[in-house]
Amino acid sequence: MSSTSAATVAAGKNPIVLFGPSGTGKSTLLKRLFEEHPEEFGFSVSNTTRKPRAGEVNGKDYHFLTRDQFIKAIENKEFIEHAEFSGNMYGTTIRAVRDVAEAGKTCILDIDVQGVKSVKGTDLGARFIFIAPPSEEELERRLRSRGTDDEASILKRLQTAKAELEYGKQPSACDIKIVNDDLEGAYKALVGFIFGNSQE
Ligand SMILES: Nc1ncnc2c1ncn2[C@@H]1O[C@H](COP(=O)(O)OP(=O)(O)OP(=O)(O)O)[C@@H](O)[C@H]1O
Repeated sequence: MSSTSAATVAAGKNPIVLFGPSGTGKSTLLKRLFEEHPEEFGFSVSNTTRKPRAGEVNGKDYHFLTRDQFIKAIENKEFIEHAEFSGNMYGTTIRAVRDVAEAGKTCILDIDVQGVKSVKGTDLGARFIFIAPPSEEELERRLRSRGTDDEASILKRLQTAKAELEYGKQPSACDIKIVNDDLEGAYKALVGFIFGNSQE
């Protein structure tokens, strides 16, 4: 919950955490939020051990770290979440989230349940929004119709979804649960929560 001190993030810029099973529509909702409020919100810059690609700028596209630096940061508990993909490490630091607030924007985090638990252990003062599907059947339909995942990936996402839905049922899991049934209604609920609670 967001009862922890927010003294270390800029006033009124407490991070917003969106979580919920893959395919519930988090990216769809966030895309619209960023389009309609481009100055208001930002994503944190991730850390990675992968080599920069041509044109990528350190500190803008990613914070590029050596493997040793990355491991040291893990040991120092600097990460909200981190994972390894294809031999490279990726992660989000508490520092990177604070940077967004200090740049005058509200940081939006789209993370999994492990990340949610981790943010709850910080003093970022985040607010948590659980995006739920109307049903597991509809979730499966959306994952299939999205056309971005193979069968194995879809099954894995559906399996993970069960645990995420269980977690989301706990009253302390989030500040608001939004069922993304009708997209328009879900978006209105999202904006209502974000601005309704923060413009005091
Ligand atoms: N309310 C809705 N009604 C019907 N389809 C929707 C709705 N919201 C999103 N979708 C569709 O469902 C699919 C999954 O949405 P999206 O990719 O935004 O999910 P996600 O939660 O961001 O998933 P991931 O965690 O894997 O990134 C997309 O094809 C999207 O167009």
